[in-house]
Parts: sequence; structure tokens; C-alpha cells
Amino acid sequence: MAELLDDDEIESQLPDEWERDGDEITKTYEFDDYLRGIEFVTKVGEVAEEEFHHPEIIVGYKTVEVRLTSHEEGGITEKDIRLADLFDDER
Ligand SMILES: C[C@H](O)[C@H](O)[C@H]1CNC2=NC(N)=NC(=O)C2=N1
Repeated sequence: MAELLDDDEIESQLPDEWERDGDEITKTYEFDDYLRGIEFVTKVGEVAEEEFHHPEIIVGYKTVEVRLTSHEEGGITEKDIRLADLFDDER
């Protein structure tokens, strides 16, 4: 089980354009059209399965909001930071 990160660790390790929201980290990606966003959702899902760490994904028109937390640990861990970086690599 991963260790929970403290406030300073979260702040210092949060990737660009990601925000902290309580026990979650979140980022909203914007796309030129709806189906590009859907393509990105598929890539995010594949990475999540590979890492066995799953985000909440909210699909809008030309936007995809991704929210990460470590449910078992009850907060934000290195796993969430790692997934955020991997999702950004898929962009
Ligand atoms: C049993 C537990 O659901 C699994 O080990 C995995 C699945 N995916 C997960 N995803 C996230 N975000 N947090 C978890 O704690 C988690 N646990």
C-alpha cells in the first residue's frame, strides 16, 4: 500500500496544469472536437488498466476532466502523481 503524500509533497510533485481538490488531483483537457476527446478517454483507460489505478473521467463537449485519488489509501499517493504524468504523455 502506498504512503499518503502530505500537503507540501503534493504541491511540489503536482504536474503542470493539474490542481488539487481535497483528496483528489484533477485536470481538464480541451480538444478541437468531441471525438478527439473520446479518443483520449480510450488512451487514459488503457493506461489506467495497465497501471491498475483508475481515474474518474467526466466527458464534456470538447473537454475531458480526469480526477485521481487512491481509494484504498484514502487520499493522494505517488500512484496518482504517476498516472497524471502518464495521462499527460498521452495528450
Ligand atoms: C481492490 C482495488 O479496487 C484495486 O486494487 C485498485 C483498482 N483501481 C484503483 N484505482 C484507484 N484510483 N484507487 C484504488 O485504490 C484502486 N484500487
